[in-house]
Amino acid sequence: MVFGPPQDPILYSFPSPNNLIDALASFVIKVQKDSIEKKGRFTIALSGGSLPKQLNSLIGKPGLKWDLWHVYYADERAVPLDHPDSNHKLCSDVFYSKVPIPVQNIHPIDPNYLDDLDELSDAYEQELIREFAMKDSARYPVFDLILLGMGPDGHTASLFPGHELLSEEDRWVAWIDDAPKPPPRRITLTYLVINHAARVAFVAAGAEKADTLHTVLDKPEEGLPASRVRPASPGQVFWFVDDAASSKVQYQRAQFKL
Ligand SMILES: O=C1O[C@H](COP(=O)(O)O)[C@@H](O)[C@H](O)[C@H]1O
Repeated sequence: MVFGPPQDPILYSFPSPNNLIDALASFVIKVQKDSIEKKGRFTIALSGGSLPKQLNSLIGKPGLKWDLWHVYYADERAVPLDHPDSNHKLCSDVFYSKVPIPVQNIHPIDPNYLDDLDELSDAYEQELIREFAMKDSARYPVFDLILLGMGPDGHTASLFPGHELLSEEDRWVAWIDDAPKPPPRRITLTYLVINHAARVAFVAAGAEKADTLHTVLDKPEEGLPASRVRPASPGQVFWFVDDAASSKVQYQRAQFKL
């Protein structure tokens, strides 16, 4: 694949959180359909935090080919898979337990390496190599869709403001042991992966995200981690937000259509 300069983000703002999650569900269904038609499978990376609950609208919807989903994590905390801080546990509780994704298609971190973050991130990188380098013969993993959240400090995945991981240029998966948000030990996809995705969709709702969203979209030069998500063309970044979150944003809104 030939990658070009990034395109500007597309911002969709909805009157209510319910409108937002319905639109997000329609978007995911469409992306899944297009991806399966093109390559016979759908690769998606999920985040933790408030994101997994926003997938509720997908449950029971027609047109979903759950057996062709291959699910990874945008970031994960270095804790056992059944720990309350685990993004995998959160996704299992609120999402996987309600949809028939084959367990072998869900790719958590390897809990055998929790004591060694280098090995933990290497093992996860190997998972990506098995999915992407081996099946697609690609130089970079090209996820069909990466779903991201944004913290109040502008962090996304486990890429935090001012951290040296923001300039990681070699690894697809990197580790951090000093995350300012607990727990401190985590692994994360790097921009090398995030910025080669076919589509990245941020989901942010609520007035508490308003100031940060304004900075991310109206002042990208400040370089907050979420602003740096700019997938190389033909990749595209989308923002699915509610009007409370976008109340201070001047950036142009687009009309949501599929
Ligand atoms: O720590 C994390 O935080 C971000 C943002 O969470 P949110 O609750 O503000 O949506 C999340 O996207 C990431 O996966 C998680 O590890």
